[in-house]
Amino acid sequence: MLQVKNLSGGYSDANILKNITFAVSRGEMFGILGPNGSGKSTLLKVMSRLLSYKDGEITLDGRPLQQYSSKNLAKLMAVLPQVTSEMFPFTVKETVELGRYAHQRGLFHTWSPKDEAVVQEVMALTKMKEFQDVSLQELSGGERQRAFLAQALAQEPDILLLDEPTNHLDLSHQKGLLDRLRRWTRQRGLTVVTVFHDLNLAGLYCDRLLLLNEGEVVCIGSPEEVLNETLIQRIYRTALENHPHPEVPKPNMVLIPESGKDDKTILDEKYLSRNDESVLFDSPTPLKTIASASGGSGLGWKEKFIISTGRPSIDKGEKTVAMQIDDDQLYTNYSVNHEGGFSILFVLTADRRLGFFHTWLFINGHVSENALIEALAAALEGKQTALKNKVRPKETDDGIVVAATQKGAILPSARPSSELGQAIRRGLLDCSEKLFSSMKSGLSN
Ligand SMILES: Nc1ncnc2c1ncn2[C@@H]1O[C@H](COP(=O)(O)OP(=O)(O)OP(=O)(O)O)[C@@H](O)[C@H]1O
Repeated sequence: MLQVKNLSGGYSDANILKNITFAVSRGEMFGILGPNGSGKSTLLKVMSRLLSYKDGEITLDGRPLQQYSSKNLAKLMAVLPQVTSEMFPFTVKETVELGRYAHQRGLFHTWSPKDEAVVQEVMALTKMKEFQDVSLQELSGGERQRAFLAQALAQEPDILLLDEPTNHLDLSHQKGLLDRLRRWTRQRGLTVVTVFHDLNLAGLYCDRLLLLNEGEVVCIGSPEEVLNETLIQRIYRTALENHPHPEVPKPNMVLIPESGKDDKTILDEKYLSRNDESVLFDSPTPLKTIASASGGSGLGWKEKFIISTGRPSIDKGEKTVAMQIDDDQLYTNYSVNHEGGFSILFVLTADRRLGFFHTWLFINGHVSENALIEALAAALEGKQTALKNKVRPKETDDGIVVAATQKGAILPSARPSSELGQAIRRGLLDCSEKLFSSMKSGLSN
């Protein structure tokens, strides 16, 4: 529908945009990303003919953009510019009505019942009806943004160009607007080209993304292709990680603050307290944790890890992982294993019949999401090996924790061949051996 070919130019002589080529299909939601000053708004202005260009070509439905009269172009294309805090002397309804200009007929631009109906509809859609007689000057930034969006929608365009449409909008209005735009692309064939600053919103809602840098196209593709951790780090020159969205298969870039990684806390036995009936590890810092337990299972940031005989009478808050041992006595053993650059605190706890064999691993290091899962697999495997020759009840209910400080050495993998994977298997075997001998002596006492 919209084709941009070898486009170069910008403001007067400045070559802001450099040889840009891409095409947008009908019904597509297409996002433009890039750091500040990379040329996103300039590109949108050129595409909406607010700005001329030096070289290249833009065609709409196969026809060069310059060949459209302003009125015909306005029937096909509407633009929501970056809304500034400038004051406008119109009411909301007057502002929205301006969007109908291209559709009005005759010398006197007669206002038709259809014009009125469309204006009412778009004001309702953008939840601006109640503000229709209010002056733009008296609106908040988000309300003003919605008034201009209503104006653009009143044009009933085939293609909508938006410059940071969610700027000024609160979360519910961001979601409302983007859900609606996407629905219209699907149901009405509306084409949306929109500039985004928020990479995650762009990834969630757009079919394809274009990443600009210094006026050049760096990458065009699906959100998964463009929101690539290494690429985004390089272009935005900042530390971030991709932690895919928990509910939908979309990338999710998170910023990594500088301060978090400087903390020198090392997890060791001083945070561990034990008696005959309970074991508590009270971490001085939240730990990235994967756990299978009677309380606090799953993936999350945890601080307290508890095992108790009988029902644990503890506050199973969101930050706690709780396990149980159905016996009046528990046996526990720990060891701290230092490896090159990282260390692991192992804590193993069992009852005398080995009906429960709870395994805790606290890693002083920064593990990737993959490594956390692999570490869990390594711990399970190490545990199976350690228990190979042991007689156990038929029904067992073992809990397991792998938790990491996310500080210090970067540990990208815990596969069997990796340093972390081997350290886990080895450490677990050693610690289990010591636990079993302490149990023997405990039983014989
Ligand atoms: N009116 C103007 N006259 C001359 N140069 C301009 C003008 N507006 C912007 N520029 C320059 O053009 C370049 C691209 O600006 P543009 O506004 O397109 O960037 P952007 O990617 O939209 O940035 P942002 O994320 O900050 O909104 C910048 O170097 C900017 O300084």
